[in-house]
Amino acid sequence: MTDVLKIENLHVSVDEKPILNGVNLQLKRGETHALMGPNGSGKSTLGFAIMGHPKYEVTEGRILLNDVDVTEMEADERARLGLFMAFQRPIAIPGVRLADFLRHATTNVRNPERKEGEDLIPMREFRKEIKEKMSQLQMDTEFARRYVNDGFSGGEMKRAEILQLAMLQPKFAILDETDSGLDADAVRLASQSIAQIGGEEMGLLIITHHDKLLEHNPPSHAHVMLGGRIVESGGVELAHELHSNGYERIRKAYPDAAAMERAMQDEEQTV
Ligand SMILES: Nc1ncnc2c1ncn2[C@@H]1O[C@H](COP(=O)(O)OP(=O)(O)OP(=O)(O)O)[C@@H](O)[C@H]1O
Repeated sequence: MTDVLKIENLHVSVDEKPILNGVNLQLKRGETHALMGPNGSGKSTLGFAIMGHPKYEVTEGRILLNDVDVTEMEADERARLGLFMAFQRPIAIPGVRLADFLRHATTNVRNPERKEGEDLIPMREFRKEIKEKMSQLQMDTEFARRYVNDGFSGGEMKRAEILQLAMLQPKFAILDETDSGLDADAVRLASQSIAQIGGEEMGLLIITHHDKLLEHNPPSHAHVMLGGRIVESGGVELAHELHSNGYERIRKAYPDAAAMERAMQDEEQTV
């Protein structure tokens, strides 16, 4: 059976301020979906809500992974079930080496029943695997000895995330602006690497303002978010249209969502 991630009528608030107003989305493993929309439309919020970030409160609707309701689950439980998100601004964990972090995370995902303190994946097995993955991604193995995101350049942070994606092999991955702050070569490399490790194996939800990331990961579906809801969905041609022409057509076609966008912006300015 194909794995399915289903978002049903999702309403999400942050500090009691409504951000998402009824999002519906269905993503199957093996599909690539592009999520687009103007700044502040709620794309990252959807990602955080799917991952169970405690600041993002679901006030209505459900998130289902293979018909299991995960809406109330803790973030680490969701990760163990196969959900992954690469953050726009990942946090640094000084003193924890990337390799150790990945060994813990990989063990937890492969053995969802594992309790804290129980055995990790044997070191030799893990080393062999991470070496293979790093060579596949053209990464220097020394990189895994560095502390997680501590002093990483923008490009290195993204490389670390991609390595994490390769090791964890989640069922579904949300990639939030994996291209932000990267130079053209780095975007190409990131894009190729994601295609290499994602491929048929994962369901990808790619949040991006740029065309490049989609070049090697052509979306089977594209969605536009405006004022906290997905107002239009289509195929790859929709993604190209929005990249070329922006969102004016969308604002005209969905005046209610455009009004909501303006209201959210006004509220932002008065805070
Ligand atoms: N943690 C938070 N605290 C306060 N407000 C938030 C938080 N997260 C999101 N918001 C607000 O929710 C709205 C949607 O933000 P979000 O980051 O989801 O948009 P986005 O579509 O991802 O934008 P961008 O394209 O600029 O990344 C914005 O008004 C933002 O200020």
